[in-house]
Amino acid sequence: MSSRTLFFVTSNPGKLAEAKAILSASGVNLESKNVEITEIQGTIEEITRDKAKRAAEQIGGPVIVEDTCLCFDALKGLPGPYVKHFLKEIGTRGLTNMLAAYDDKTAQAVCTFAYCEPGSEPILFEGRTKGKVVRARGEGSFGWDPIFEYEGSTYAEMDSYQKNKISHRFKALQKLTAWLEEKHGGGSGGSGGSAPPPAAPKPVDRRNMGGHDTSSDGGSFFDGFGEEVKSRAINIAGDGMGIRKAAGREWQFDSPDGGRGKY
Ligand SMILES: O=c1[nH]c(=O)c2ncn([C@@H]3O[C@H](COP(=O)(O)OP(=O)(O)OP(=O)(O)O)[C@@H](O)[C@H]3O)c2[nH]1
Ligand SMILES: [Mg+2]
Repeated sequence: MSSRTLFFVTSNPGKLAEAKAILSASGVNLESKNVEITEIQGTIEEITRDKAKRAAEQIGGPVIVEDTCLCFDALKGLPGPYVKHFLKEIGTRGLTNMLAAYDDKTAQAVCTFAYCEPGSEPILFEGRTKGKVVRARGEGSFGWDPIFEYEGSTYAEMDSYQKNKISHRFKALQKLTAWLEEKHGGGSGGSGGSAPPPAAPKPVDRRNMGGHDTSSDGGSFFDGFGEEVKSRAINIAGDGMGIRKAAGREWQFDSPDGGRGKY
């Protein structure tokens, strides 16, 4: 692993794709492991800290993880870190309907990255984008992208370049890379060169999704996913980071905990 490589532990290929695109200009290279870490209940910070510690112990080295929340202001921040389960059970329509009784449709997308070394306390980096919840619009590659509107466009109506310039994930990664630069002169290893914070992420060529290996152990990122999904998968948009999409607007994957996810 080079001195500018970070090990990103996530079960979510969409997160990985965006993080790679955002960091592409910063000199930080992401390696990934398709592992779903047990997530506790608690605040965003508590969940992310615990996830980071478990991931660092499991991998046996420095890692980054992230936890993403969608917080409805009228519901005092709910569903927050539990949005994954709400999305799985009631979908984007159900999420929008949760606010039907309220005039206030404002919401915040929150991304919290954590950097953690085994045996050490994690360091958190939060990014927050304020928007509102609307009826689904756009061809989203993530579950709730079509219902999260920022300045007139839903995330799903933006191309990846636009989203990655203003997203919760971009803002969190800006803080992470600034910290890396200050602490280590870039990357995770403490010795290699400088890594400027991500400025303008590179546009992603969505016509040429490579699907190459993204894991550090020589397997495919999709090794943890079901054969049925893998065999139905076709290459889509992207930048050669191993993200695939089943025919049609949405695609599904089997997560290692036996659940199914949608993007
Ligand atoms: O429309 C979206 N636009 C985004 O930008 C985005 N980022 C995350 N998510 C979804 O929000 C939940 C977070 O749960 P989450 O943080 O626990 O993630 P996860 O369990 O999928 O991965 P990980 O915990 O292994 O990293 C999961 O359903 C993610 O798919 C997004 N949806
Ligand atoms: Mg998770």
